[in-house]
Amino acid sequence: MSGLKRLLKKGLGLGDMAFSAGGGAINWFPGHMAAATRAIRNRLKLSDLVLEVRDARIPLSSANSDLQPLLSAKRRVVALNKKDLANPNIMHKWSGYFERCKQDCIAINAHSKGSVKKLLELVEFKLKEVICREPTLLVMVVGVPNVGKSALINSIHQIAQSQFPVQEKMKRAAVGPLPGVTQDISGFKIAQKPSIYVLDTPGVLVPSISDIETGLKLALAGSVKDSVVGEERIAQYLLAVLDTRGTPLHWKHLNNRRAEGVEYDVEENHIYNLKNLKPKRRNNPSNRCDLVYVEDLVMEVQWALHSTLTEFNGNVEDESDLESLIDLQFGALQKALKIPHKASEARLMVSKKFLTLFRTGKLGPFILDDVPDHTPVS
Ligand SMILES: Nc1nc2c(ncn2[C@@H]2O[C@H](COP(=O)(O)OP(=O)(O)OP(=O)(O)O)[C@@H](O)[C@H]2O)c(=O)[nH]1
Repeated sequence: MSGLKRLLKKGLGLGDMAFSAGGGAINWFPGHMAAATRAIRNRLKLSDLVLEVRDARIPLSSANSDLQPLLSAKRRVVALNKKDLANPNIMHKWSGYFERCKQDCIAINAHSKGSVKKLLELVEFKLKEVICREPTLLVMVVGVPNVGKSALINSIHQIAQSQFPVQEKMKRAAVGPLPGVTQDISGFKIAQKPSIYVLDTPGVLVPSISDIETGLKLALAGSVKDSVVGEERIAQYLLAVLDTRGTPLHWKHLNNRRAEGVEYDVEENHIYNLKNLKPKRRNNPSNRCDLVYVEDLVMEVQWALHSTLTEFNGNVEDESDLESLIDLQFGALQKALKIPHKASEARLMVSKKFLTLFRTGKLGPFILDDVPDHTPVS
């Protein structure tokens, strides 16, 4: 068993087992999700096609396993959203996997019209046989929280408005960075003759997430609320993943950048704002400077992880070695992120900023799930 798996088994080895009430399980299933799951099951019966949105960074972990039997029995298209944050080489392997499973699947970026248009072409193709029979068609969009269902629906709206003579003014779906934004099932007409309705649904998780690692991946991708797991633990998991994969060792460009003298002035004075990655500079509020600041910050963070891993004499496959490395890296990240030494809750601040960098793709594109060796027998 790898160091990472062993660490996961004992709750990332921090002793206090913060995941833990249910033996380490990570679960988030508030009342509205239970009600929404029932409603989704009922509406699914009426839908002509289900558009299952998953997070491209976790193509399997972002599947709602309880709904899978119902979803796979329907005409279904799987949309792997946020492909801009996913490693394109590995994405390619995932496309092959879904092809072998005979499951229609397309990687998309919900914010890109071109990408969403390709998805709509696939949906239309899949609906072809029903389009000539039925006057009204229902496409239901489902997925776990925060995978981008509402962002996708908004893009579909905009495309529909420009392509079809839609009479009614259509309402946009609410999009938000935190999971659980959508709490009702709402329908929008996107075409006439035949009338095609798209149903947006609330993001729903399963009442009991099968294993800790799936829960951590969902948390890292933002589908489980941070407070359910705790930012520190999510950041520790991310560090464990990066270290066991040796990712920081591939950030070779750092040596060149540093050789060019792109280094951050440690003494510079910033006012930190946790909600925003960028500190508010007292004297220079220009956008360009902020951009350069974020680039430099990313480089400092990458350098901190690169140098701690390169200089580390232990074995990342060994759980206590990995734990020590992660501890060292928290210290190095604190410096890189310029979080004052004595700041109470420094680790929490480090974790929040580090997670924001990952989630916004600043640390590079990533896919956390491994492509299974075998195709499941469906
Ligand atoms: N980088 C990137 N971000 C995206 C993409 N699609 C959505 N997002 C962002 O992901 C976050 C969640 O998007 P939503 O559309 O609210 O997600 P949802 O699935 O409707 O969320 P719930 O209401 O919790 O079910 C927002 O910050 C979006 O801007 C994408 O393709 N790429």
